[in-house]
Amino acid sequence: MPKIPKTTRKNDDAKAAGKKGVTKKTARKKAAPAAAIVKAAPALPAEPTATAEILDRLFNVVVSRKGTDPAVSHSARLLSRGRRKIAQKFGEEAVECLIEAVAGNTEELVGESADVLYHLIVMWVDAGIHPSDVWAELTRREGTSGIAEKAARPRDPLAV
Ligand SMILES: N=c1c2ncn([C@@H]3O[C@H](COP(=O)(O)OP(=O)(O)OP(=O)(O)O)[C@@H](O)[C@H]3O)c2ncn1[C@@H]1O[C@H](COP(=O)(O)O)[C@@H](O)[C@H]1O
Repeated sequence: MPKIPKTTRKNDDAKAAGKKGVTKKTARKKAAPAAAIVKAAPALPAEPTATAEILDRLFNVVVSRKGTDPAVSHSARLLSRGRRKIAQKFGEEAVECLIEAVAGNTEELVGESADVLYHLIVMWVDAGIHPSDVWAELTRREGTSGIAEKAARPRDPLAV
């Protein structure tokens, strides 16, 4: 095989990396933050035994509990206590969740996350929000980076 001069190899590497004067090595270095993000996100199991569809089912159950016996149903009890109490419970669960996150307690964080989602759903039922309203909002945002969204916001002319 003919020996390829080093400078040509470097340029080919740069071409492959899509940048002038950037070698594979430096391109890899520059790509590191994105690679780190991908690595940090835990992969979903190949065949998850439970999926987010539980949220729609849970919503329907909570709706069905509205006006039923508060002695039998926790959802009915919460809904009967009113918006302020529901919001307070949601806030408490959110704080418990963040405490576990900061402490690095993964297992506890899973449990607290479930509490947050349940209480969020109770809050939606009380507020007359359907989960599909929230799914639609998430879908509308899909693919727009938060950085880009923030940069596109109209600037407050009075801001210094
Ligand atoms: N996912 C949940 C869920 N998560 C948490 N909780 C309850 O939320 C309560 C939170 O406990 P707390 O002590 O913080 O609340 P609290 O007793 O109201 O406390 P106070 O502030 O009133 O003193 C506990 O009783 C938990 O069991 C839940 N209760 C119900 N569900 C789901 O909702 C469905 C319907 O439940 P019921 O409405 O109870 O039939 C169930 O089948 C579940 O799928």
